[in-house]
Amino acid sequence: MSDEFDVIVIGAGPAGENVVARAARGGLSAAVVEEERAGGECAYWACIPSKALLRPVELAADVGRVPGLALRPIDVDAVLARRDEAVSHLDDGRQVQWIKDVPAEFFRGRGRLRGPRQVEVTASDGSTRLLRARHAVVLATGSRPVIPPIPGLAEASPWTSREATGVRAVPRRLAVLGGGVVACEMAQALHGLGAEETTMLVRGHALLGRMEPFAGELLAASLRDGGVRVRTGAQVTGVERREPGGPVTVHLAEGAPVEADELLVATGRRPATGDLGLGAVGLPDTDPVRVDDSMRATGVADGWLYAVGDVNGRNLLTHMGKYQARVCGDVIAARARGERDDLPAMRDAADGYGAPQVVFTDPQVCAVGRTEAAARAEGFDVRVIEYDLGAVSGAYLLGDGYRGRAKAVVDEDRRVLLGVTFAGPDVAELLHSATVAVTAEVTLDRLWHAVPSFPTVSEVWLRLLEEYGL
Ligand SMILES: Cc1cc2nc3c(=O)[nH]c(=O)nc-3n(C[C@H](O)[C@H](O)[C@H](O)COP(=O)(O)OP(=O)(O)OC[C@H]3O[C@@H](n4cnc5c(N)ncnc54)[C@H](O)[C@@H]3O)c2cc1C
Ligand SMILES: NC(=O)c1ccc[n+]([C@@H]2O[C@H](COP(=O)([O-])OP(=O)(O)OC[C@H]3O[C@@H](n4cnc5c(N)ncnc54)[C@H](O)[C@@H]3O)[C@@H](O)[C@H]2O)c1
Repeated sequence: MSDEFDVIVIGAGPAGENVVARAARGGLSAAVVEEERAGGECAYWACIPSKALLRPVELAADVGRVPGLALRPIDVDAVLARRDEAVSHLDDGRQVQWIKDVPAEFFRGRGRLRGPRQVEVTASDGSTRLLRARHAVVLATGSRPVIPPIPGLAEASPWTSREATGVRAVPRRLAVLGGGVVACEMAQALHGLGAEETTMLVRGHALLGRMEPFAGELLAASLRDGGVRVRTGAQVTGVERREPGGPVTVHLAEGAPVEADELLVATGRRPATGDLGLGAVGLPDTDPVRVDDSMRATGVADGWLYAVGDVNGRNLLTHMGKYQARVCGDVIAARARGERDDLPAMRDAADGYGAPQVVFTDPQVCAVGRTEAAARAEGFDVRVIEYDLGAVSGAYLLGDGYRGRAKAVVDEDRRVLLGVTFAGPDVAELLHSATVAVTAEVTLDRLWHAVPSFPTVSEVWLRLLEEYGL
């Protein structure tokens, strides 16, 4: 087997796999180095298992809103079995075969930069092999969960998203530290699957702090109505677990401590840059790997290093990592062939608009583009339009007591949308219409002629435009 390839990718998550596929499509030879499982965090411990656990909980909530349907208790064993199927029982054989079929060479082991265009692979038996790249090395190593330096926390063996998505026995009492996407999704999923006493400890005053405030408020109301305790303004001062497997006590600056069987820490993720050999090429190993819009790392002589997905810190989302990977693979192939490397699809524009994101809770929350606060901070001439989704016929028909809201942020100078947020049951599939409108900068006067079907939730588009005055 050769040790020299046109492109070497470190990390076979969704981002790394897509670089390899695009580079090979461009006629290049490629190798990918993966230390755990081909498919990455997303396939085994993140997007896929979390959504498999959330789906029955969400569906049960939907059923509960429609009179005449019987709601039986969720069969948790069946849900966990389906989750196990969804993650291929943690077997990456099919993903490895997919990489080989690309075609690309697959190396199992830890990749480290050893110098310009050089990657050392250390296998689990300690043996090493030096690979050389003719054109490019791409970092696609993802991210790792952050465990805050709270006294006693690390020693208490808290759960991260891996243990939560891989749950085998749902704890009766669950404490969740954080109020972001992982905390909200996993608190609701595990509560719905039997964590009777679920307590969210939220440092700030709102859930989903990066989104429009109304979205977090609607979600907090839904979680509380469902029996989850959401404690905002909670400052954790210490954590204790006296014996392994025993209960864990979370001490707070104010109020009684929280006792739980497990503590899930969901306080963000950090790009996986440690022990990657970044120092060997003059980059810090503490920060995300900064890239330009062609995904090329900045500050590296000769421009042979690229970074895609979570590791560059742009947007920690699978679809954005895959989008960046398509840009990256195409750019590398074009540069290797000495062809134009600046075609429109060869630059990352989408991260700049504000990435689309869906939070798969009940209610679902989804958003694209800028929030009102972000748009104002950037100096746009902003007008905001909002509408109660429950007043849309299509939403009302989905179930009794439908609660939801839509908000659009308009750039008054150009009469185009800067951002859109929806919160409500079954709104996820609405998001792409908003993504198209924001990305294509469709004027509101033009959007008026995109007639939504009756009676769908999409009629909210019509209502928003009427609120605007059309
Ligand atoms: C609980 C949870 C739920 C999520 N749900 C969603 C969702 O619904 N939708 C969404 O868009 N995003 C979601 N995300 C985010 C999503 O998982 C990440 O954005 C995505 O996995 C990033 O892809 P990646 O390829 O950059 O990195 P990863 O998927 O992390 O893959 C990186 C790979 O690199 C390997 N690696 C790392 N270092 C080395 C090395 N030195 N040598 C060899 N291999 C190495 C790792 O083993 C890993 O396989 C979720 C995240 C979490 C934690
Ligand atoms: N459906 C999805 O798209 C989805 C689902 C899960 C995760 N993700 C991605 O994964 C990434 C990680 O998610 P996450 O929820 O861990 O991060 P996050 O950044 O969304 O939320 C982190 C939360 O932890 C809190 N926090 C941070 N430090 C803290 C501390 N020291 N003490 C107490 N609270 C603290 C923050 O205030 C925030 O509420 C996100 O960027 C997200 O985009 C996406």
